[in-house]
Amino acid sequence: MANQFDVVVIGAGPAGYVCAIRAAQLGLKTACIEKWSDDKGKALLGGTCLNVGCIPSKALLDSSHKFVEAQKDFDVHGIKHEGVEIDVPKMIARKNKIVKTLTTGVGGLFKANGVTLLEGAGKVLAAKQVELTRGDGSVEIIESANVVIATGSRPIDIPPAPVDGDLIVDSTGALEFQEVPARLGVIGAGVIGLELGSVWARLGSEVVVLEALDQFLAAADQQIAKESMKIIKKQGLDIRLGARVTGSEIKGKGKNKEVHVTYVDSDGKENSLIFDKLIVAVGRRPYTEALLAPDSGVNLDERGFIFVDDHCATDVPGVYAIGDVVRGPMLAHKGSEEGVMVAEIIAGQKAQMNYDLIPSVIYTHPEIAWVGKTEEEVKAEGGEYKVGTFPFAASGRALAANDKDGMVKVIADKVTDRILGVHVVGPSAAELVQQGVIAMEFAASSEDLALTIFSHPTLSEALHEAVLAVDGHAIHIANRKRR
Ligand SMILES: NC(=O)c1ccc[n+]([C@@H]2O[C@H](COP(=O)([O-])OP(=O)(O)OC[C@H]3O[C@@H](n4cnc5c(N)ncnc54)[C@H](O)[C@@H]3O)[C@@H](O)[C@H]2O)c1
Repeated sequence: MANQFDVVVIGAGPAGYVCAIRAAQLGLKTACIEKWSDDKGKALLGGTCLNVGCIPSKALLDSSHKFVEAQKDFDVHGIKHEGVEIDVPKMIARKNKIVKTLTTGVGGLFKANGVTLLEGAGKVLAAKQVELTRGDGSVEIIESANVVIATGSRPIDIPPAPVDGDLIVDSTGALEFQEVPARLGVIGAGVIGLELGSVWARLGSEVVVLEALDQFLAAADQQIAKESMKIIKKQGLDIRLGARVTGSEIKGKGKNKEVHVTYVDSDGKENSLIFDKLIVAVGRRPYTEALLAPDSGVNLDERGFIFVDDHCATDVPGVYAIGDVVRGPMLAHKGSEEGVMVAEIIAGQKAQMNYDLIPSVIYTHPEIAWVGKTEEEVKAEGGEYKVGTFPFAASGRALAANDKDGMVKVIADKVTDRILGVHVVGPSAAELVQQGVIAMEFAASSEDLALTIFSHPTLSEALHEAVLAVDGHAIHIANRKRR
């Protein structure tokens, strides 16, 4: 049978839909399969990110931040107000509207670019055939010259706290609370735990975050992690490190139901806490259930991710895998870039991506963001390096905005001066780190950025001052040591 498509993408999340659009732009006859559907059976596009991840969580983070500002910070500006209240169902409805706009938008982009949407579940068979099972149970075999797997990830369950979707929820359930839980427990002080813990803490929950590791944000630069911990704790989040959850039990009936959680602390002592809601945010796992036929030829690695090379090729020529289902950070922008790379490779181009420069962001307030190497990594590699830091407390723009917590840190090679890492906790950290990504993509030295003119007064000047501080030339802070 002749190929029906040049490219069939399985999964319409930020990796899959971007891949499909780019492939269609390149003139390839492209289909994208999606099995997620709404209550009317209509395909939901955009994957975890648009439906129950990045976008809805940011909507709630922004709403809850405005609430805190109105409640606590307006006074500083001399703005008088009374009785600020939060209407949680309205806040959730606004979030849902944003999600709908964006997910519908993906459908529009498919139409505009000529991507065929196939609604149903895709399964990879041998010889680049894909089995499509539609909602009504009918099955169709699709032939394609290339197959791209982009099925994403699922939250990890832990036996001591099984999600029941009511009192014990995962990240999806935590976006749907219809009232503010008085006592909220969060298992895991990772990205999701901190972001969702922040949302509900700002709205009035008493939040306790239980983290098994002794170190806070182990993947981040530890100077930035310590600074972040200080700021977040000051906001009222009770973060307990070295706290391993050992069990949970739901007690009571109806409105009086509560969840009793036990955990062992780093001294080996058993503790217990009672919550109205418990969010389990202990990581995500690749989603490969019912995806691969036994003779598909596609292999998994030892951690259950689809095994791919640097160009996202699986063990079967013409079959690729991208996004959360393969190695690397589970980040939408990493998946999207892999989608573009794979589409271009299929179209015959020599595409590649730079895995060393994938930025990370935690959207707390202030945000925590970084790119490149941490000081710990640079030190472990044994290279000589120099560091420049600048606190937002010395930034005129941050003071004017009443947003002065945090700092910028830049690490550069001592010999070549090339920037090795940019780390920020502070206002608009995500946007500031993006400047570091651009500079590092062009192999900039700290001097290159130091010689660049930054507008005054901007938050970006904190990055400028940090690169100046790398060589002891910062103007608006006393330099630690002239180098
Ligand atoms: N802003 C963003 O970019 C963003 C937002 C949300 C999610 N994500 C991605 O989604 C993925 C999942 O996020 P996440 O926050 O669930 O995972 P994570 O890996 O970031 O954090 C999970 C945390 O849970 C802890 N943990 C694990 N088991 C535990 C236990 N039994 N008791 C206590 N603590 C325990 C881990 O030590 C870890 O610190 C991540 O890869 C993340 O990058 C990214």
